[in-house]
Amino acid sequence: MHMADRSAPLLELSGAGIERAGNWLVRGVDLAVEPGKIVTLIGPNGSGKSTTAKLALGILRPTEGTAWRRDGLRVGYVPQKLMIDWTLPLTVARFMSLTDRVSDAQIDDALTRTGAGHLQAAEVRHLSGGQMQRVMLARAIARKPDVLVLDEPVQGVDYSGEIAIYNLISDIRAALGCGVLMISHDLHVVMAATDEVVCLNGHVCCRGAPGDVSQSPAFHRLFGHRAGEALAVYQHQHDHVHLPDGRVRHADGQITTGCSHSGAGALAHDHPDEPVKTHHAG
Ligand SMILES: Nc1ncnc2c1ncn2[C@@H]1O[C@H](COP(=O)(O)OP(=O)(O)OP(=O)(O)O)[C@@H](O)[C@H]1O
Repeated sequence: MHMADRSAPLLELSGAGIERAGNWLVRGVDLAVEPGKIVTLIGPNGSGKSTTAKLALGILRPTEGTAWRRDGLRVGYVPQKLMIDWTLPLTVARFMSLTDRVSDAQIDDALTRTGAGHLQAAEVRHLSGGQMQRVMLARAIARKPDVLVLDEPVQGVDYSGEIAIYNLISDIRAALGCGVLMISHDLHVVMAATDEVVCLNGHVCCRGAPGDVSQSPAFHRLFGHRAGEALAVYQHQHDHVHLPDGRVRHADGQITTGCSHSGAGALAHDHPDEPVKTHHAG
């Protein structure tokens, strides 16, 4: 990739909408994914997140507006559902090369990157939720994509596993320099791992940096007041830095021994090392 291309979008939707049988599934969607950036689509069930990702990928064609992709764009896609008969015996290594031609070295490298190197000979149907998501990620990055599209990358993963997967996505983005378009209805952890949030509800309800979206009345109307609390936790995690000696430096320069800024009344939260690392790596 040329240096001049570094910040040019990899893919872009402009005023994109899709109509089926007289209904608009989504409409008026603008978004761009640039190299090294993570854009996350959030929204309630049926709000058009998967449809928007499919428009961006070219799996669906917009009825109005445009969907543009850079010439020769290599895409790694982790769909929400895979049409595979999971009762059949299938090893992870074989699964990795089912639809794409990939070398053994590429399979090995991709699985190692996602922490699933030891699972090559394992049966796909015996994997845990977290292992499966790592294998799916490995499959998507095996051919070194320019852009990764991840539809619910933490399905079937418990809370601490989710943080690990989002950190992994952040690491992959840094290592490959790829752009990421991610779908999630998880308001908590995903916010720590994204540069831009696009909140859908059949149309773009609100958008911006996670902190800005948390202030948006449209966002609160859609998700209720608890959404703001979830995002407040996120914001709090990022208004301070953990110093090497264990102390914490806050946004105003004050240094304390813990995450709480001034003791009583400060927002309490679980130790945020994982999400903070994600953010600072970006
Ligand atoms: N091919 C299709 N034909 C008609 N309607 C569709 C089609 N695909 C999706 N829809 C409808 O479009 C709307 C948006 O669906 P979509 O899968 O994009 O939502 P989503 O935000 O990804 O939802 P979820 O969080 O449940 O995965 C839904 O009402 C869905 O029923």
